[in-house]
Amino acid sequence: MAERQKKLEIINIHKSFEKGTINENYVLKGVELTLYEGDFVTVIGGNGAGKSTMMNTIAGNYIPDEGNIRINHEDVTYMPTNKRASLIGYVFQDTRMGTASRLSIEENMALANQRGRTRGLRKGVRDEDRAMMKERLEVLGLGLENRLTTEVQFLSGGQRQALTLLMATLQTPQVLLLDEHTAALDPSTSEMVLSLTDKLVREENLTAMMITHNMSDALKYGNRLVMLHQGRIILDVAGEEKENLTITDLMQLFKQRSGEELTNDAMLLG
Ligand SMILES: Nc1ncnc2c1ncn2[C@@H]1O[C@H](COP(=O)(O)OP(=O)(O)OP(=O)(O)O)[C@@H](O)[C@H]1O
Repeated sequence: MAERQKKLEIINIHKSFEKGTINENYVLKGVELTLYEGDFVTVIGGNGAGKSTMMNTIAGNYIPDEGNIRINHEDVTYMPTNKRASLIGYVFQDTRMGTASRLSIEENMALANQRGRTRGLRKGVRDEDRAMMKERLEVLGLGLENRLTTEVQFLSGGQRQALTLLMATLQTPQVLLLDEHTAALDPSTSEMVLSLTDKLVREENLTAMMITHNMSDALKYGNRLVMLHQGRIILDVAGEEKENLTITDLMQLFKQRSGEELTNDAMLLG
């Protein structure tokens, strides 16, 4: 079997905030993680473990104090966020973050289609793009393909997040980052967006990382699960080993590896 391509390498990342001050907060303490093409990794860990900081460092919003980030073999540690945007799809918890409210569905999609291009951005939509947009929107099964000129502000949170997800994957990203992207949705809408995520990741063979507080979602989705605790990865399981895990196993593993109990308010047990 051909060797799987490395898509994302997080190499010995250290990150502190307010370094050298009385408020110094040493958050990431040598994080090491390699994602291979097609990996769908769920990331769990208690509040303040450093999950979002890790993701923001991958995206270039934070520069690490030490260590390197490689995407598709390219060192991007010091590459500006806007340059990295062509490599990364990012979906946030806040359903308003990934789309422009006052622009229509088709205008938003046209912008997403030009992602990573810093020159000559147009919000205008070409006829030939509309057919592609309709086709992609149909996959969502939400009827958005018939509402191309509707302003995004009139969509529900779930519709908007589904659109954001589609936009983040329109120009196939090297890495898709999902930071609790369904946490603000009601349970059934969350499930819809998660199964859509799963479908897109599989069909496009995307490499994805998804932070979640919901342990059953962390077990249900993806081929790999990572547990972060106090800025370090304390568990990394994949394949069959992950498939066979239960929530009870996860809680026991957390206790074993961290020496602490996993509290209900830090994690949703599902
Ligand atoms: N921009 C920042 N400036 C200062 N401190 C920060 C900043 N961003 C994060 N932190 C601190 O870093 C620590 C880790 O935060 P982070 O958001 O990465 O954790 P998390 O694992 O995603 O937690 P949660 O599950 O609660 O979202 C926290 O103590 C947080 O206060």
